[in-house]
Amino acid sequence: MNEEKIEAAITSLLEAVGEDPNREGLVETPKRVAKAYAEIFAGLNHRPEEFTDYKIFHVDEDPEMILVQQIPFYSMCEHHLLPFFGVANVAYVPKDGQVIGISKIPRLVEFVSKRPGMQERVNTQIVTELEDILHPQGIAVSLSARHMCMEMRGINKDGLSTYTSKFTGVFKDNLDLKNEFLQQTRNLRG
Ligand SMILES: Nc1nc2c(ncn2[C@@H]2O[C@H](COP(=O)(O)OP(=O)(O)OP(=O)(O)O)[C@@H](O)[C@H]2O)c(=O)[nH]1
Ligand SMILES: [Zn+2]
Repeated sequence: MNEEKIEAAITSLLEAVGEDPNREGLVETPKRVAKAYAEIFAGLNHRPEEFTDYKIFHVDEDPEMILVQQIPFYSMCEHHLLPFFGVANVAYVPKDGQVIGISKIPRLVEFVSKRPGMQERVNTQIVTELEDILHPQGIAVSLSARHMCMEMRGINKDGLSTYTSKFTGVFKDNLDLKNEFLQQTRNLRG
């Protein structure tokens, strides 16, 4: 990420909106914003191998479903560069007892959400990345999020919650399994 370029852009932005970038409170702002954007868009700087190289473990128990619930995420909508944020529920059914370390699931959510995007794409990319890493029997991912572009501007509706979901493999074919996922995450949805 080119932090110098971000700083110059923020200085121009402040001038363009009618602010004085040299006034005391704003002198350090371009630097701060550049640092903040480096974090907010950190997913753009990750090497894809970091995620496809996740260690795969083998368990004899062959569990039916592994579900990590209510993973908080923060992203920026690519249309307005305003935050959307909420929680993700990520489940998979392993094939041949093959699992990944559970901490890698929130890491994956973070990797996918920390770039300019859309909620639907964050949802789909969690599914496709997990598919590439693990080739499980099925994946279920749901996200509930608030979009600041609908709350602090535009339609100006406070507290709207947008829900998206995607199911693959056994979660599509086996309604009991899909219902177990939905029931388990129901009370947690925003
Ligand atoms: N499907 C989807 N739409 C999004 C997401 N984030 C923002 N949007 C929408 O993207 C659309 C962009 O529409 P435009 O008409 O080009 O932009 P706009 O004039 O600022 O739209 P308004 O927000 O309706 O004022 C808006 O309807 C946003 O609500 C997202 O994650 N998913
Ligand atoms: Zn938006």
